[in-house]
This record gives sequence, structure tokens and C-alpha cells, in this order.
Amino acid sequence: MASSKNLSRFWEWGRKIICVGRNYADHAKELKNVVPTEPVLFLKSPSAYVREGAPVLMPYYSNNLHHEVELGVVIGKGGKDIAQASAMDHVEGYALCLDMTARDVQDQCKQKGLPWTLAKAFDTSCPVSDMIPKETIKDPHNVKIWLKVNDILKQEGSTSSMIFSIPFLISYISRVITLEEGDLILTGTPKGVAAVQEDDEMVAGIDDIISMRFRIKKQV
Ligand SMILES: CC(=O)CC(=O)C(=O)O
Ligand SMILES: [Mg+2]
Repeated sequence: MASSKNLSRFWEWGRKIICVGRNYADHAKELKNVVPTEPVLFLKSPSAYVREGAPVLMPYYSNNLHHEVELGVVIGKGGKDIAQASAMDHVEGYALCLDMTARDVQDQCKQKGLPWTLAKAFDTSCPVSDMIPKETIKDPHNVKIWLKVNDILKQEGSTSSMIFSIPFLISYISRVITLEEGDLILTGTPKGVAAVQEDDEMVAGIDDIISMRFRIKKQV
């Protein structure tokens, strides 16, 4: 590790949350989006982080909040123009993440050609687990990520289905945005995204390595 600070609490660093969209063909298709030939990137604010024990808030301006379960990659060593061959040296660990999305707002933004900030970057839009040490996940391209709402399985997909691999994404992103230690990359969601309602309980996991639960509440 490159730092004396404790990256195991990466969410306290206030660093960038860089999200990759449409990285699973099955999810791109379920939303009738074109399967991309280059990564689709967007950002979340560090105030999007929320931890188990606190609620995920439905923004006051949305009536269609969706869950998206994703594998997160925690950057341990920053860099610019990182080569794919050395990209994994920049990874400190992984995290289970949700990319909570105000889908109705995102649809309106798409129609108007506006950015997705209101749909994707609001406070509590990024529930995260503890950091999973890099050594615990031997092959990040072969784990199952899953999510249940009120005990009903909604999403289950293997990271082997990602269109763009983690080394490719780190290299691609670092050509555009300098990566810093404590940054988090969300690698996209598989199919099965759906709406949640007030008081629903979401439980998500990576295989049987880690799980986390969050309750939905309305923003007041
Ligand atoms: C259409 C989306 O919201 C893209 C996204 O976030 C994804 O994970 O895919
Ligand atoms: Mg997403």
C-alpha cells in the first residue's frame, strides 16, 4: 500500500467515485440501450456514500428509484496514463456497491440531452460495504454479485460478463481522469434492475464473501 492513511475506510477519504455504465450487455439490453464499444463514464459525489445502519434515501424529486448492484474497485496507488499491464498494481481492494439511480429522472435527462447528476449522484446514492482485501478475491472477473429486495432475488450476475475488464477500465479512465488513492470505480451492473419503495429492505452480496443490507426511506 502506498499510503500511511487507512484505505480500509476509503469512503472517508472524500475521493472520486467513477462509475462505468452499460458494462454488462444484458443490462444495456434490458434498458434498450446500445451495447457500448467504449466505456460510458459518469461521476458520483463523495456525499453519495452511505454505510450499513443508515437509510438509502429516495430523492424528493423521484418516483422510480432503482437498485444496481456492482463490484467496486478501490484504488490504492494513484496514477495517470496507467498501462493495462500494470493496472492491477494500483488496486488496493474491492467493495460491494450499489449505484442507486433515479430512473425516471435519468430517462428525462437522456431525452433532454442533460447530464445524469440528479439521477445518479444524490446523497446516499452509493451504499458501500467494508473494503475487501485484494487477496480475498483472487479473480475479480469471476465472482457472482447479487441483490435481493424483501428476500426476493432481483439481480444475479457474474463479473465474467463485464464487457470491459478492470485493467482496461483503470487504463481507460486514467487517460482522462488522474486516479488517486481512495478513489472508487463502480464497474457496472448486470440485468434485473428494478424499483424500490419506502421501507423495502435490500440485501446484496458478492458470492458468500460479503453481504450488506439497507432500508429505503423517503427524503424529507
Ligand atoms: C443505464 C445506467 O444507468 C448505466 C449504469 O449505471 C450501469 O451500471 O450500467
Ligand atoms: Mg450503474
